[in-house]
Amino acid sequence: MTTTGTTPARDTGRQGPPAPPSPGAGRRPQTPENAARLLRAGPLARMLRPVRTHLIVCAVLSAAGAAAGFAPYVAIAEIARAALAAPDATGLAGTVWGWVGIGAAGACARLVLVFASSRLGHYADAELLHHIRVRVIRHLGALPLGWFRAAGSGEVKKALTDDLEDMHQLIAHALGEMVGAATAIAVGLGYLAFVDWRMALVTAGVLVAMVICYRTAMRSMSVHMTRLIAAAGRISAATVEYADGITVVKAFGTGGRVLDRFAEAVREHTAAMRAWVNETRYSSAASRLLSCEMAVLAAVMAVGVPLIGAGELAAADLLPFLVIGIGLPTSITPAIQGGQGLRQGRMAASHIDALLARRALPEPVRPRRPEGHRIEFDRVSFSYDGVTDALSDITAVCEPGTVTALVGPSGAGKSTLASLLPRFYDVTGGAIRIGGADVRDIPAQTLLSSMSLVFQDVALLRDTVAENIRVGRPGADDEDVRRAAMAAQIHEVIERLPQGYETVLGADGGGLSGGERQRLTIARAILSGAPVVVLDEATAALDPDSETAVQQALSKLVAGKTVLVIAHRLHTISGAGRILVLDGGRLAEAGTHDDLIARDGLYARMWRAQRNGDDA
Ligand SMILES: Nc1ncnc2c1ncn2[C@@H]1O[C@H](COP(=O)(O)OP(=O)(O)OP(=O)(O)O)[C@@H](O)[C@H]1O
Repeated sequence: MTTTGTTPARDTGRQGPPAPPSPGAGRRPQTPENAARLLRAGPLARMLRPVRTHLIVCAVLSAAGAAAGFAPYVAIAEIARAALAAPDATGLAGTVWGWVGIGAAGACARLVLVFASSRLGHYADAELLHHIRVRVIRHLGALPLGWFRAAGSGEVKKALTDDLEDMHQLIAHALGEMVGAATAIAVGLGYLAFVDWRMALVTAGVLVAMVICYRTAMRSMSVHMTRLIAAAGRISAATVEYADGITVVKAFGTGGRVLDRFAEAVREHTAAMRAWVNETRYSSAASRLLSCEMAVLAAVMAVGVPLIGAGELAAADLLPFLVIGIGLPTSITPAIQGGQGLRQGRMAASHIDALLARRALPEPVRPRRPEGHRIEFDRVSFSYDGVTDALSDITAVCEPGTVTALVGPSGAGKSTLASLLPRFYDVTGGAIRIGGADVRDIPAQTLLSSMSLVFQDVALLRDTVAENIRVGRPGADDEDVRRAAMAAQIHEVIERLPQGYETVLGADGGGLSGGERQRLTIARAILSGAPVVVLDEATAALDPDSETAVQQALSKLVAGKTVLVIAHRLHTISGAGRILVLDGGRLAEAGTHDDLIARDGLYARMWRAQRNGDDA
């Protein structure tokens, strides 16, 4: 008997509480790491506020549906009680038909109410998820770009897919299921108590014992799940390692080590599963036993029959416990499932809440427009963690129409300094000015549209080649797109693609090589025509042919602009108007190539080291 508003999508058809789940089967597991991050009731209520009325009505309908679902069973029990209690059948017909009517009406009402509750739950779900999606997307638009570079794509994917799926379970299913199941148990026990409170206590005792056994079985779930997930992770890592390195494995016969790791992970997984099963075998078996009809039947008969024998209970009064009481354990399953859905939903809500609470980039109170494109770094300091400075006291100027190169050993702070210009992060000391205006006073849109950023990790959209270039200046016509592609030395490559400029690229750039993808982004930057250009290691990973093509494309891009370029290979920037040498987050030297060679400091040492390396 299912007396709750359990919807078909979530009704697993299981009798009794679920057995310990296996990793990867169904929902994401509860682990100690995420257990602490359940959103508290207050913030959760605030998040659900846009659909609060819907959810209340949904819960009321679900409760009413669950209560109405009892009517047929109560009717059967009452008809049987009346038949057993009546000395003859005279006058019984009226009672029977009355209860038949009540039972039928209850069954119909249950169908309608549960259906309405489910529809309303899904409607509220669609409304709220739309609302949350819009909020998250708007908020993402205001977050500093540095956040996306550090942890962004994983976080965004989790918030907009996994977390929303869990929120869906919470809103559309878990709340209704829990309310329905709780009502079913309360109404069922209430009716049984009305018939005979002592027998109702016996029935309730079986339910309580079942819940205790279930909780005992689940108590160590988080510990075992963590162990199982770790082992499953090692299995999949070893599998991927084997598949990815199959060439090396075959060529050098090193499959033994990889296969050993795989076998060890499988052994650990089996051991973890065995430990869990062993530890919970009694409590799990007991909860399963208590959740079946036979448990209530046995308890009811064991207490009821002696009471009847002693004349303390009418035989007819035992019937409701046999008809309704034995079905109550199965009502606990949706309550448990609903509880799991609720926890999962609260975790997801907590993650979304944390994302929405991330500090957005403050927009200027009194916005300023840059006058010209002279870049000034004025005693700039920056720290990622608020403790250690990645940059300290950097003062430098980049004049319009010149190229300024940033060089220095790995970790010196070159990328960090470049990323402060488009406000991927805000300085923690000093100021950066473009055209006399502090970048923090320039509206984000104006700031970003005033610069072209070309990074080593090329980002292409899943769109046509033409649209990928047009990102630089939305609305540019096809001719402008072509001209930009020609200037970036990529036009001929595009023409050779199956559908030319209309070829759709994947996020990985489809069939384009690294250098070709880079030239595509340079075409994008050329099309944008932005007066400030920031190049980060733009040619570092290219072969000589590609590098020559990219360098030619870059020379078109940077002509007449204020250019800040990061380079490891010093020969690519030896002609730069000014070279800033960073070391340990400080400006160690500055000048032209000749100045710095004459100075015989860090730059000169790096130059000689690279020349010797090239000659070797
Ligand atoms: N997102 C980040 N969070 C915390 N610390 C960071 C982050 N990015 C860089 N750092 C640290 O800041 C310092 C400067 O790093 P940065 O990447 O700017 O150096 P770099 O000169 O560009 O190095 P490379 O030439 O190797 O790219 C380093 O100590 C680095 O570990």
